Amino acid sequence: MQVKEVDVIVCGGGPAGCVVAGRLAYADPNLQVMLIEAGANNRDDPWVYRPGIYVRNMQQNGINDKATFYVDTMESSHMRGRKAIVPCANILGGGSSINFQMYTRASASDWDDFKTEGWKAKDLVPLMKRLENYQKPCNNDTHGYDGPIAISNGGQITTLAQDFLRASEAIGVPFSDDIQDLDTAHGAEIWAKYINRQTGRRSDAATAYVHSVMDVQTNLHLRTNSKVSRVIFEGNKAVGVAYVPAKGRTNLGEVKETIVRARKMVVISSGTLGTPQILERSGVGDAKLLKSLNIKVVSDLPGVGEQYQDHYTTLTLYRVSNASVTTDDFLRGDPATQAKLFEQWEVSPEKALLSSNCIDAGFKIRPTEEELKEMGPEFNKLWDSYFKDKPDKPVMFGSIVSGAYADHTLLPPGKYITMFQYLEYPASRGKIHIADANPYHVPSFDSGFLNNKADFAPIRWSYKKTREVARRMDAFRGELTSHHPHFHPASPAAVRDIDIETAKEIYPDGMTVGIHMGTWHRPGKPYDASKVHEDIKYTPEDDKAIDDWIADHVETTWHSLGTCAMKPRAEGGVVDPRLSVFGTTNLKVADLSICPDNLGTNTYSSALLVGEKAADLIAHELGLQIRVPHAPVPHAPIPKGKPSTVAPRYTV
Ligand SMILES: Cc1cc2nc3c(=O)[nH]c(=O)nc-3n(C[C@H](O)[C@H](O)[C@H](O)COP(=O)(O)OP(=O)(O)OC[C@H]3O[C@@H](n4cnc5c(N)ncnc54)[C@H](O)[C@@H]3O)c2cc1C
Repeated sequence: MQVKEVDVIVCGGGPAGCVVAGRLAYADPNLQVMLIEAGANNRDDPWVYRPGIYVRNMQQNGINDKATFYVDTMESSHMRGRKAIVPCANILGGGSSINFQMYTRASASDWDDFKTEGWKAKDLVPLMKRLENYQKPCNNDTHGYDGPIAISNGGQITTLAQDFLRASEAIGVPFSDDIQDLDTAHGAEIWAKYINRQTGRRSDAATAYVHSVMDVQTNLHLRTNSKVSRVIFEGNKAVGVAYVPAKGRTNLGEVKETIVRARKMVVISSGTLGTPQILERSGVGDAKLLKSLNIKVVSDLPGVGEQYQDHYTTLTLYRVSNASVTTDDFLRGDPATQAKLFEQWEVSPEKALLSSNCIDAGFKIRPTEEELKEMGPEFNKLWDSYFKDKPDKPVMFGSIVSGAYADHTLLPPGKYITMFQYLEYPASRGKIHIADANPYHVPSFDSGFLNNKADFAPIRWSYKKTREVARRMDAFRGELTSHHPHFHPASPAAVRDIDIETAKEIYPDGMTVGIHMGTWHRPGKPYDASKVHEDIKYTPEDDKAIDDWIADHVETTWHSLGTCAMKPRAEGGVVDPRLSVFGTTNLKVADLSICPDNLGTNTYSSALLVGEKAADLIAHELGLQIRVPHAPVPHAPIPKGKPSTVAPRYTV
C-alpha cells in the first residue's frame, strides 16, 4: 500500500529513530507513523543477529552494504597527511545492527553538563531503566528489567578476561562489579553486551522497538532503502518529507522524489552525519552556505553540521599462549573452526562462543597526580577545566578483545589479544556540510581528528597502561611489532615480539624458528608474567614515537555526536530542550547529533536514551501516554535443534 499521508514521519531508523517510531506507534494504534530508512531491512538477517560475526559488517566487499563510509575531504596535517574514515550505519537499526555490542553508559555529570532543563541525570534514570532488560546480577538501583533491550554477558566469557582483570588490579585499576553505575570512573569489570542471554541474539533497536510493534499492530509503516532528501515546509511549518531510492542507479542519478505528508510532526533521526545534511538540504542551516548553494533559507542556524565529535581509538596487538581461547581461527576463515562455531551457535545459542563479541573485560581510567605531571601543559589545562572537579568522568577506556581486531591476512599465525583503547572526551572538533542540494552527492567532511594537541597525551598515557596490563597477563607471549609504535631498537621501550616457546609450538617442525636475519636472537626468551614488577621507562624520543604512531593510527570509535546541538540558539544551538528545531514548527531532531558535549561512553545506550526522551516529549505534545512494557520482542526464545544454516559462507 502506498501511504501518502501519516501523522508522524521519522526519518532514519537508527536506535533513536526506532525508539521514537516504535514507542509512538505502540502508544496509540490509531496514530499513523512512518519510519523511513536509507539502508536495508535488518529483519532476520543472520549477519545482524549472530553477535560473533560483527567485524564482517565493516567489510567493503561489494555485497555488504551495511555502512556508509565518510572520508575526510582534506588530508589532515594533525594526522601527518592522513584522511580519517568514519563508517556509520546504513541499515535499519542503525549502529545497533552492526555495532560491537559493548554495553556502556555515560557518567551522571555528562548529562548534567548539558545544562538543560529535563535532561539532568536524575531526570533520565527512569528512562535508562525503561529501555533495559538487564540480565546480569546487580548491586545498584540504576538498571531496568522489563525493557526491550537485553543486556547480558553473552554466551561465553573467555578466561582471558580474568587474566586481564588480575593484571589491571596489579597496575592499580580495581575490580568492580558494575562500572556502568553512572558514577565509577576508575575501575575494571566483566564487560556486558547487548546480547540476549536466552536466545544468543544481538539486541538491536529495530527488533526491539519496531518489528515488535509491526508484529501486533498495523499503524507503523516502514520504508527501507529510501533516503530522505529533504523536509517539506509550508512557511516554517514542517508538513512532510521527500525521499528518493537509496541508490540513484535506476534513475541514472536523477533525483526522483516521493512525497509523504505529515499531519502532526516530522522527526529527523538520521544520525550525527546524516541529520545535518537533511536539515541543510531543507533550508535549515547557515544562511550563507545555503544561499551559496541556491537553497531557500527556512531557518538560519549556523550551528548545523558544526562541533562534530567522536572518540579516538587506537588498537595494539599482543600475542597470547596457544592454550588461550581466541577467535583468530574463526576470523581467519578456517573452515573447520567456522563450521564448528556456527553449528554451536545454531544448536545452543545461549552458550555459544558466537553469542558473544569476545570483548569480555575492560576498564575506565583516570590518571594519578604523578601521571598527570607527565602529560604536558595542554592536557593539564584541559584536566583542570574539564575533569578535575568531575570525579565520575573517565579519561580513557580500555578493553581486551580475545582475538586480533585486524586483517588476518596481514598477521603471522598464532593467537592474539587486542588492547582496544579510546579517548573518552576529545578536545578536537570537526564539521560536516553538504556540497550541494543533491542527496546522492558526498558532503564536505572534516573529522577534525587530533586538531587539538591536548588529545595526544592521554592516548600516549593509555598506550603505556594497556601495555603494562598485557605484560602482566599469564597468557602474554609478546608484542606484535607491526601493531605498536616504532621505538628505536636499542630503547628499553622497544617492543619484543613472540617468545621462543610459543614460536616452536606454532611451527614444531619449522626450520627457521629462532633465526632472525642470520642471527639467533629472535624470538626471545620465554615470558614469565610473575617476574614483571617494573613499568617500562620511556624517553622523550620514545614518547615522540608514540605520538607519531597516534597521528598515524587514531581512528573513529564510531561514536559520532554533536552536529545539531541542543543549546541556546545564540550559542550555535540547533534544537531547544524539547528537541524542536529553532525557527521551525512541527520539526524535531532525535539522535546523537543533539548532544552539546561529549559523553564518556560507547554511545548506543545514549542513542536509545535520547530516543526514549524524544518519545516522551512528542507523546506529551500529542496527548499520548507511552505504554510499558513495550510490545514483546520477537525471536525470544528461538527453537533449538539441528542447524538450519548449513553453509554459513553462502548465507549472505
Ligand atoms: C561499527 C560500529 C561499532 C559500534 N560499537 C558500539 C558498541 O560496541 N557499543 C555502543 O554502545 N555503541 C557502539 N557504536 C555506536 C552506536 O551504535 C551509535 O552511537 C548509535 O547507533 C547512534 O545512534 P543514532 O540513532 O544517533 O544514529 P545511527 O545509528 O547512525 O542511525 C542513523 C540511521 O539513519 C539512516 N539514515 C542516514 N541518512 C538517512 C537519510 N537521508 N534518509 C533515511 N535514513 C537515513 C542510517 O542508515 C542509519 O540507519 C558503534 C557504531 C558503529 C557504526
